[in-house]
Amino acid sequence: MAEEAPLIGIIMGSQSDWDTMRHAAETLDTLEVPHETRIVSAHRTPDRLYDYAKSAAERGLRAIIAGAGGAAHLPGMAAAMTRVPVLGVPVESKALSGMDSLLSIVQMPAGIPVGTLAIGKAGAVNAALLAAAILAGTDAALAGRLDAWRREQTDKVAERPQ
Ligand SMILES: Nc1c(C(=O)O)ncn1[C@@H]1O[C@H](COP(=O)(O)O)[C@@H](O)[C@H]1O
Repeated sequence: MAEEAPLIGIIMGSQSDWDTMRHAAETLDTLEVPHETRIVSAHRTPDRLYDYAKSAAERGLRAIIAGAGGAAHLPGMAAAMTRVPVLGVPVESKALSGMDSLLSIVQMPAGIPVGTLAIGKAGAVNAALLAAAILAGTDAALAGRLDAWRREQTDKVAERPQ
């Protein structure tokens, strides 16, 4: 059977970001949202980023999750080159624990938005959930899966500490 065309693109600045960004991919897997993963860097592979961002809309991507650490220019540069919504995930850096990543991503000038999530794994998971929620507005089956995911999460929370 042919693979479904990806609706969400997960991009990251380096292979070293995969430990964080795989949580976005795994969350989309669970929700059965077709997605693709790529290493794309504004700094190291600028032409690859240009091609990726410029073709995103016509390839049918509905959101891009972009994770990067340190001087994290990737989400903002991707957003500058496509109208596809970009969700930025600040990857935890060694030197500054991800504060550098967060501040590089969050403080965009008015006009080019990047939806910025939390630092690290929580941000990667939430970026996937947010992307799924955006798609769920026009996909009733996905809306059902997302509601079920939340119910399951609620059911796992014990009423009393053990
Ligand atoms: N922030 C960026 C960009 C970018 O923004 O284009 N490209 C790579 N990087 C980041 O550099 C960090 C260290 O990368 P290495 O581990 O490869 O040295 C990674 O977190 C990556 O996201």
